[in-house]
Amino acid sequence: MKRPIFIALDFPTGQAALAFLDQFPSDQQLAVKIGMELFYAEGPAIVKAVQARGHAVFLDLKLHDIPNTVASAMRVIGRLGVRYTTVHAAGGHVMLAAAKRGLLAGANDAGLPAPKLLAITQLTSTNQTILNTDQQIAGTVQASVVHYAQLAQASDCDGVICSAQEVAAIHQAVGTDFLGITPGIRPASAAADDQQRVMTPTAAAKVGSNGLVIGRPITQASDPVQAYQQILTEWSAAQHD
Ligand SMILES: O=c1ccn([C@@H]2O[C@H](COP(=O)(O)O)[C@@H](O)[C@H]2O)c(=O)[nH]1
Repeated sequence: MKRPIFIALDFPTGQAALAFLDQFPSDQQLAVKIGMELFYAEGPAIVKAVQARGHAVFLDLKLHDIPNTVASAMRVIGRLGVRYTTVHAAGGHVMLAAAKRGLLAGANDAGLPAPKLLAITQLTSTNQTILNTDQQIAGTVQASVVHYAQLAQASDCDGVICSAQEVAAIHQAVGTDFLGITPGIRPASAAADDQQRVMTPTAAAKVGSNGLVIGRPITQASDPVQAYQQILTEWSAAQHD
């Protein structure tokens, strides 16, 4: 999947998520992100239902626990046939390495390719004040994100989740093969909602984002298919390779 746009299926039920997908042409294969809300409501069945329609799944559960627990949970995720999944970089090297080990073991159990493991750096809803006061981390958001990217790379992750605002610095620090997948994407006319570090699809393409995650600007649009197609057109037109 070269530079996918993941639609965040942040819906309360499987029925709502599948009704949303039904609006797209039946032969259009999408990349979608299933997060906590939908997965907690429906479990692995919703992953299977979405895959059965031909869509690629990014399972975004942002694991953060002791290494043994994370490894065991990742082993279960590794059996689901998802393409990407997430863990919090703040859990540290031992936990990240355990996540990777568990994921590989699960994929091996099922005879499937291993999902790409992405480490959450600083959530795109985090700003400078939250970093320095609530989290008591000194320095800039960018420095913290780059640090987590270096940690994630040293722990054998495939990439990070970050704001597009930090992608260029990450690629400079750890190389362009390391994925920077970016939520907090907003077309120029869209509301930021609770996102703090945002960028447009065009700007994200120009700084080298390896993939976009977009929810509400598509899922809550009056015409979601048209909203998605517009973003896809904008994103594709701005690519330089
Ligand atoms: O740092 C992060 C990590 C994950 N997300 C997730 O992406 C989508 C964004 O949805 P929007 O409606 O486009 O804001 C959502 O599922 C988040 O859980 C993120 O936003 N930031």
